[in-house]
Amino acid sequence: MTFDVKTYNVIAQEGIDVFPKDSYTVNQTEKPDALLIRSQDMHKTAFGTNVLAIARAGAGFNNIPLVKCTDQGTVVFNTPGSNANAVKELVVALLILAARPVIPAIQWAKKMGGADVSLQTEKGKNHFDGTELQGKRIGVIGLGSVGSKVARAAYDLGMDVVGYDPYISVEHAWRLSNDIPRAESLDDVLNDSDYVTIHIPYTEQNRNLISAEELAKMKDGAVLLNYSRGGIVNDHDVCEALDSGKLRLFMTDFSSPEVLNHDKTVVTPHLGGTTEEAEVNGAKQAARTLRKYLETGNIVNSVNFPTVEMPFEAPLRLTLIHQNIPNMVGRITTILANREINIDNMINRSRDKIAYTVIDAAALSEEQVEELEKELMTIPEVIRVRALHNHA
Ligand SMILES: NC(=O)c1ccc[n+]([C@@H]2O[C@H](COP(=O)([O-])OP(=O)(O)OC[C@H]3O[C@@H](n4cnc5c(N)ncnc54)[C@H](O)[C@@H]3O)[C@@H](O)[C@H]2O)c1
Ligand SMILES: O=C(O)[C@H](O)COP(=O)(O)O
Repeated sequence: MTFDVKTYNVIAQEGIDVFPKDSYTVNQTEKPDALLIRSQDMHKTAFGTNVLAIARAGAGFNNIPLVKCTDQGTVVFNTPGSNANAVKELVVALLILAARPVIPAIQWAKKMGGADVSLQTEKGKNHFDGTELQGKRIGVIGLGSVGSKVARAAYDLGMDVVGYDPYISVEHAWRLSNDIPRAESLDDVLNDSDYVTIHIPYTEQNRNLISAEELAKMKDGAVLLNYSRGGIVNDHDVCEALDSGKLRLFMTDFSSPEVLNHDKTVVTPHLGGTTEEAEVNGAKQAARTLRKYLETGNIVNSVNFPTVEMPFEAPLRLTLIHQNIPNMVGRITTILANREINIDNMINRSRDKIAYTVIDAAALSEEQVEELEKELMTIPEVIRVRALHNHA
């Protein structure tokens, strides 16, 4: 069996190399089995039911129409944590730039001329007085892969850190250092912090999470950082808070005309995950996840399907994507029983409205598999059936 993968955006070659050349082609067809993407806007990019899976090399997946994907049986993956260190390091750099006027000082020093440049710089340096991060309070909103690392780094810089994440996963909660106190409410983070940094996904609930009302609760002269997504912070309200002096500075990875034109903003061009290391991590992780799903039907790190991992030991595996309603397993296994197919192993998992059933069985002829697939597809609530052959 061969698979065709199509890529969008800059995908590190190390990720492409994960696909064996004898069983995969990359960017050779307009009807691919899978897509490997970064920030490509899939809401505006046509793709059909031929796409079995989409892997997003990176964290945020708001660029992918999840409802459409789930309804048509396209499994969507991301690569949790692959670029978290890259974002953390950039946020640390920005915190230092917010505390000390390093860039204007460098630009000023560059303009010096003559034999006494050293004397000139010594005389003028007091115009570039900064402050220290040590002892200042920072609120970290979202304590997942990125936020937990930012919180730890800020703690190591001597900052007084408070984290807020009412939905934290058990895995992230375990990983979070005991040194990072957790706030009970968003207000507790906003009220007293000198710096507030946001590391949450863009969702309908998180849209405009930080607007005029929340900005009003912040400490006068605070610095706000948004390295999550545009739209989580209301840019217009932020500009008004900058105008009034409520906020001293807004640092963001997401441009909008209003924010770009304001002189109290620092705008980076969506650079958080753009390091060689993060790009390689993400591309490799995404490609491995796709291979696992395409070759074994196993699902890990999906953002719209349940996790399903069953060792693929039998000669034949059937995977079925279907609606999550009663008696689906009964109807599926009845079809197999009527054909006298013995089930070696089986798993059924659901997530919201969707369910996934994996059935391992003894070998069947190509014709038998084809007929079986057709009959399983006659169950109206079955969305997709795949038959996988074990080559191990
Ligand atoms: N600038 C960049 O290049 C860049 C890079 C990586 C991630 N990101 C963005 O950052 C987001 C977070 O990345 P991650 O890898 O840490 O994801 P993650 O899923 O590991 O963590 C997100 C955390 O946010 C929490 N959360 C959700 N809504 C919240 C809310 N209203 N208040 C407080 N906490 C909330 C979740 O419980 C979760 O723990 C991504 O979704 C992506 O949009 C941006
Ligand atoms: O969500 C992410 O992982 C980041 O925003 C990185 O996006 P990029 O892969 O387009 O740089």
